[in-house]
Amino acid sequence: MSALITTHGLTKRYGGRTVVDGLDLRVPEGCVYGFLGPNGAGKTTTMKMLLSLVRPTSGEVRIAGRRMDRSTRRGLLSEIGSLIESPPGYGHLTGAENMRLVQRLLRLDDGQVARAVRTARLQDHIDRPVRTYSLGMKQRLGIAMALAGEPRLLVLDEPANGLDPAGIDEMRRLIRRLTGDGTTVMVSSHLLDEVDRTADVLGILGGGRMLFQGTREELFARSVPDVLVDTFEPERAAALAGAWGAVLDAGTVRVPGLGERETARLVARLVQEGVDLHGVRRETRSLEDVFMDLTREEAL
Ligand SMILES: Nc1ncnc2c1ncn2[C@@H]1O[C@H](COP(=O)(O)OP(=O)(O)OP(=O)(O)O)[C@@H](O)[C@H]1O
Repeated sequence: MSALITTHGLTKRYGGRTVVDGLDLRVPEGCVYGFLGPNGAGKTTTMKMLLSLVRPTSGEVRIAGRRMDRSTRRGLLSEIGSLIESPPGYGHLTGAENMRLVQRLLRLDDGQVARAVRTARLQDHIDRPVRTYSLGMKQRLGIAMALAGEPRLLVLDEPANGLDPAGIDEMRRLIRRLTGDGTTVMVSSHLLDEVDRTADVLGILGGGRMLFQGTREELFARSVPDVLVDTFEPERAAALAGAWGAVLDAGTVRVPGLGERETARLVARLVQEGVDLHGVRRETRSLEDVFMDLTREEAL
């Protein structure tokens, strides 16, 4: 898949503080890219740099292979729809009136506006003032506004923030519908679960740096689950397994980061020493655990 967004060494410093640090992003065309990281990791700043709302301190942004600079910015931005921070839209106007403003600004036809409203499932609420909308409806109006110009790329910053589980689910389905039409969507969140079932590719940011970029399967493969050894002699077993980094955990010997060969060696050693083993297993880990480990390491 060719990349729709690439960045090379993208960096932002505020005063002496580096908040985005040498980012090499690669967002394949036609995918949902889940941009993850704890609060303050630098997601919004990165997205603002992609949209030319914040000027990078160094590094470059390329959209569809073209470098973003003063001469290309206008053309490239016309292919991007975005929803950054709070949802747009005037509260005293109806959804339809807000959409008409976008229509005039971007010189769109009625069909384009109607399609965007339908995709965002707002047709039943479109004649109500936006101030009477729920947060989920406001977010969906923001997406309809961003979508109306039929951009190739949508950049959504925390669109599920503050939504209830039903709203989050609706947002996931909306994002999926968009990629069905060929739109590439980059969506940020501080919660893995929000994007896990939607994203084809994950980028995990921590402290301004890319901690991981790839598919869910690749993320899983990076993490070796802990080996747990059940024995009637946990203290002795833990001491013998100390060389492998074992710790005693509620009567079980826990050995992190152990590959298959090393696990075989450890078991052989324990048996050789006459330790009574009655179980050796690997701890099942959720993607959430893997994500938390990655971002926790960064926070330390
Ligand atoms: N204009 C600014 N001046 C100084 N520091 C800033 C500015 N904008 C952002 N920062 C700092 O940059 C860091 C990254 O912020 P950013 O909003 O990009 O993170 P984020 O990952 O989007 O977090 P959140 O999920 O909380 O929005 C934070 O420490 C923030 O305080």
